Amino acid sequence: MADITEAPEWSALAEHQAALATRHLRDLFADDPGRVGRMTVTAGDLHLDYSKHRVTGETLGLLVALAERAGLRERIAAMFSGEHINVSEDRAVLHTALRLPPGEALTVDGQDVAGDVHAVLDKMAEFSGRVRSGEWTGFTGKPIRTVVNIGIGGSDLGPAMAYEALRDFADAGIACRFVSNIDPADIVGTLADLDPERTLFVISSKTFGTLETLTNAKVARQWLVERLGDDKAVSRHFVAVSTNAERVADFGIDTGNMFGFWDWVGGRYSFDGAIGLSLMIAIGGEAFREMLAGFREIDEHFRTAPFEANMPVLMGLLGVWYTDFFGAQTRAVLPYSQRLSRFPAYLQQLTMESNGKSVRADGAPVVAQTGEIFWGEPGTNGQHAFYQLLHQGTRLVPADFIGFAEPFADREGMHDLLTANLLAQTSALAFGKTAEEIAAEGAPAAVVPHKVMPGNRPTSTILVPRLTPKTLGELVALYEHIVFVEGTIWGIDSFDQWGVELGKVMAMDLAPALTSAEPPSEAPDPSTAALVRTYREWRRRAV
Ligand SMILES: O=P(O)(O)OC[C@H]1O[C@H](O)[C@H](O)[C@@H](O)[C@@H]1O
Repeated sequence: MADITEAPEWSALAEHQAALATRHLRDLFADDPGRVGRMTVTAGDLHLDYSKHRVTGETLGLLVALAERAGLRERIAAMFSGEHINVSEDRAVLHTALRLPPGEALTVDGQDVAGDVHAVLDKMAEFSGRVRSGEWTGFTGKPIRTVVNIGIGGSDLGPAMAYEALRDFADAGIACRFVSNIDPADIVGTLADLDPERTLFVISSKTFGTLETLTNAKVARQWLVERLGDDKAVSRHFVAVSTNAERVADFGIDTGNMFGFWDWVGGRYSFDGAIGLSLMIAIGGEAFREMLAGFREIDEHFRTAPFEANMPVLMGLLGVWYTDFFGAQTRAVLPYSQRLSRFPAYLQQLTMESNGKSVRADGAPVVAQTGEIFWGEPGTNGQHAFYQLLHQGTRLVPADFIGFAEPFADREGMHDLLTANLLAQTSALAFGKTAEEIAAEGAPAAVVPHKVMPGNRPTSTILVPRLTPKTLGELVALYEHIVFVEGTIWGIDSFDQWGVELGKVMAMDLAPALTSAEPPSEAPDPSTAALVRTYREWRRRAV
């Protein structure tokens, strides 16, 4: 298979970029008064203005041609229909089935996917309803007040991000906490002020074989049993979310209290299914289903809208444009919502675990740059920290600004000030301020160069009416599909993650060397051997 970089569409883009690179966004706007109208697209409740990108109508045509050349249309159809597009694991990729509307059938590899998805959702809703109403009690008969989700990676970041995003919708007086790290500080700190009689643990792990999760879960079980004085308490305080019933049973959790999913849901694509159980307990089954409707709306848009008006396609292509043709190293994601404080971290797993690959799906090395690096903080905090580099630094950092029209609660017009900041930043990044303008304001000549705002820094602005379960679903589905578009252009398998395995195995090999009384055995390399010696010495001193 020829590499995409050898396609005529790729060379056409490279040539076009060379011509466009010298043009400033100020000129692109001046030359084309209809630009904003044409470079605005809606999908569900999401409104995207991408006019502040370093593109023209011609660029978009060339990018869409590249998508066609990469077979994006067929790939989308293949994903939705359950073809095994995760080739290295020979699996279907069906997170979109987690939000299938009731009544729609989907059978893949002989499995009634739609039926199974709805059966789990119904079981989750039934259980959540009982916990929320107080019908489900702890071992001593008291209603649950705190849910602790123990999981890591996709079994943590999704529900943790979404719970934070939707905490204003948590209406049953039940709070969630999330424990992920193998650092004992995480579980110890989380349990410190909890009442065991009113705490429910949701042990979330696709494989139920993850060291961090199983270790934290054991500590939690010990804590509970010690405090409630009876092993039998476990069945009222522990439930599991997993694809592996055998391991759940081995751990000692009643599989009647297990919520399942399937190997065709990647961990980082899973919180709209059973991995979202803690979220569902907090916000209720109905709000959870509204979130699924949001996901579904963007799925439908992605599947059916022409590429020129397809939000995930356009944003994915823009990602490729900057990564491969402008040499951009990173993309900032800047939600102007405190509630989305975990959104950039969530997106980091979604995009970097999916597309951080250096071989193509067919095993050949990639030629293009792959894997956008996402980072960010909620506005306005970032403005007072790292925006200096965005405005005047030497690197090009394309950024996504996400804002909401209506706050959940407002004080003193604060929400409008928040939005004014978002809009001001994107305008300043695009248009900047010239030396002439600064001099005309009376700045001393020596200071003028320091104050020049170069502008020409590209941004997407996504406006959303309000942060709700539905719009959160829309935003997440948007980024899921952006990742898919980019992975398709690069020709990689976005759904495996072999790169995380070696470190896990080596950690297990190294652990005994850190703790045993024997002299350190073999370390994998001299540097690591020296570090092991130092660590053991310091550990001994500390004891
Ligand atoms: O859900 P689990 O099986 O416990 O896996 C948790 C996480 O660990 C792995 O190392 C993967 O890199 C992630 O994709 C996954 O989400």
